[in-house]
Amino acid sequence: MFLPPKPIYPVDGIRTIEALVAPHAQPSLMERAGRVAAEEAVRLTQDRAGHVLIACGPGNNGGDGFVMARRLLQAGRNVTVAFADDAAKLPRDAAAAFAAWRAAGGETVSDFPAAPANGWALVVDALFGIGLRSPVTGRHAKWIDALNAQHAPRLAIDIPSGLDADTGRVLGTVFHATTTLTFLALKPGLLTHDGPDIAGVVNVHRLDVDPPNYLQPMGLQIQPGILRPFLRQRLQNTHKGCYGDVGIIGGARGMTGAALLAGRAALKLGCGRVLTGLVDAAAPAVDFTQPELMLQRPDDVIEHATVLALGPGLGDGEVAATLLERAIRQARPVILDADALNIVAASENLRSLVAAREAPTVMTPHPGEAGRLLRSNTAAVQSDRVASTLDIARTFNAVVVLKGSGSVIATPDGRWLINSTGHPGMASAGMGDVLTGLIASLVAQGWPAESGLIAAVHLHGAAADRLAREGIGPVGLTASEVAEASRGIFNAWTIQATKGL
Ligand SMILES: NC(=O)C1=CN([C@@H]2O[C@H](COP(=O)(O)OP(=O)(O)OC[C@H]3O[C@@H](n4cnc5c(N)ncnc54)[C@H](OP(=O)(O)O)[C@@H]3O)[C@@H](O)[C@H]2O)[C@@H](O)CC1
Ligand SMILES: Nc1ncnc2c1ncn2[C@@H]1O[C@H](COP(=O)(O)OP(=O)(O)O)[C@@H](O)[C@H]1O
Ligand SMILES: [K+]
Repeated sequence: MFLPPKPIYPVDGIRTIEALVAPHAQPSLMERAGRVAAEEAVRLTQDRAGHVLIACGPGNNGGDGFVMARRLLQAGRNVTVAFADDAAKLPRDAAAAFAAWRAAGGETVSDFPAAPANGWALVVDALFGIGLRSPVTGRHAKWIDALNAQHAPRLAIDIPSGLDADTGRVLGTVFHATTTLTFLALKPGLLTHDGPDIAGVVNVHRLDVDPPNYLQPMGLQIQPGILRPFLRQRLQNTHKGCYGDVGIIGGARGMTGAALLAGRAALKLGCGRVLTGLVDAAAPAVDFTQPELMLQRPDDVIEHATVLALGPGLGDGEVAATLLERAIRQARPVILDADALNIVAASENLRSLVAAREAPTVMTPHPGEAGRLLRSNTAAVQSDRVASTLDIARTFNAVVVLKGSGSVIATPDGRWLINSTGHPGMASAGMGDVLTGLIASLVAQGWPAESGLIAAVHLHGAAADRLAREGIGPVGLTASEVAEASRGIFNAWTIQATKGL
């Protein structure tokens, strides 16, 4: 249950590990990669013992394909290898793999082959791996299109050709995998931006190497094990004053719901009290659906709460900016979301005040807000989500989550993590407000800001995943339901952690 976080390496990290391991690797890493790829092909074609098509490219990814083909042939499977690059220019290991394939009686075809009468049992993309440098064009692009058009399971070797391993950006034409077998460790591009849509099921094979023995993980994929040390059963002899007061500042006219959602989510995750300061002077004085929320004047909330979360429905008026400045000047943990981020982004004064804070700051931008914080734009942020999140974290001396598919968390000292939970049913109004409430609640209960952020992001997605499994979503999932389900999962985790499960 409490799996440890998984290491992630961008391409330069994988290359470093490879350079340390390869000189002593016997059998070679390519032999290992091709063997496990063949085993994966057998697993994927169990019930369809037909022809396997492997498209091989000009580098070592192609070499993996040749080894895989030889292994399958030796196991008695029908294999067609399509290869139209220059065999004389293959890198050394790939050239050896090509020669071994030929020596085993294998042949290659240089035109994209027509499918057998009963179709391919599996098509395999061994065109480009982590060595892809620029958008795929020309004949390689045509082959990728042709592979995608086959009615067969599609296996990508190491990474789908056309997917940028570092960023999850599509470079030109991309292979749409149903399964990706990636080697040594996860790469960020498989986990964020377009990666999860392109890569299908991602299986990691470490090739009998333990990458962290050679290089500290450069990033981590969040798994529940990372939270375990912080999950503690409550002592009997406690009272609500032990669990902190969350203050929510937001809810301008027409957006009261955003602040109430954040407040309710904070309550459901166990903080002692939630003080909600609604900016709209005409806002209701009580939340009749959740009367536990204390609706107070925003100034009073700033005065009394132990942790302040600003932004849900805050609006961009003068009153909002004044409240924000006052809150930022408090020596207490502050969570900045939504409109609070936009106001900070646009004000030189507030930018400096946030960066100079000594108490913890958490920022929760979606890509649009991140673009404003970085004075760039959404597309630039998305083109490298890890780098963008690190940039915001450094600039504002804050722990930051860049939300969206494969949420990225970064710290000012340059560490980063990618979340593994959540689904596109969460792309609905109010989800971000609930996340803000969850973070604030954990921080109010004494979680360090970084761990509280990591836990809340993971929990938020895990709750949505559980609901989707139960048929509540993905389509039509509401933010309130996610807040409710987060409570259940958090309690289950706490019980399991304290029982040592
Ligand atoms: N790391 C490991 O530990 C292990 C790595 N292994 C495997 O090696 C793979 C990495 O191999 P790799 O470095 O040879 O790169 P790869 O992806 O085959 O592509 C390079 C070739 O593509 C070409 N090329 C590039 N872009 C292009 C474009 N847009 N359009 C056209 N051509 C383009 C490029 O040409 P160049 O830029 O050199 O002119 C070069 O010829 C890795 O993903 C994994 O599968 C395993 O064997 C074992 C363990
Ligand atoms: N495709 C997706 N995959 C995973 N999580 C998603 C996806 N789309 C949205 N989410 C999550 O839903 C939440 C949406 O937040 P946000 O964009 O601030 O919405 P709002 O402002 O409407 O509350 C974030 O936590 C985000 O990570
Ligand atoms: K590939």
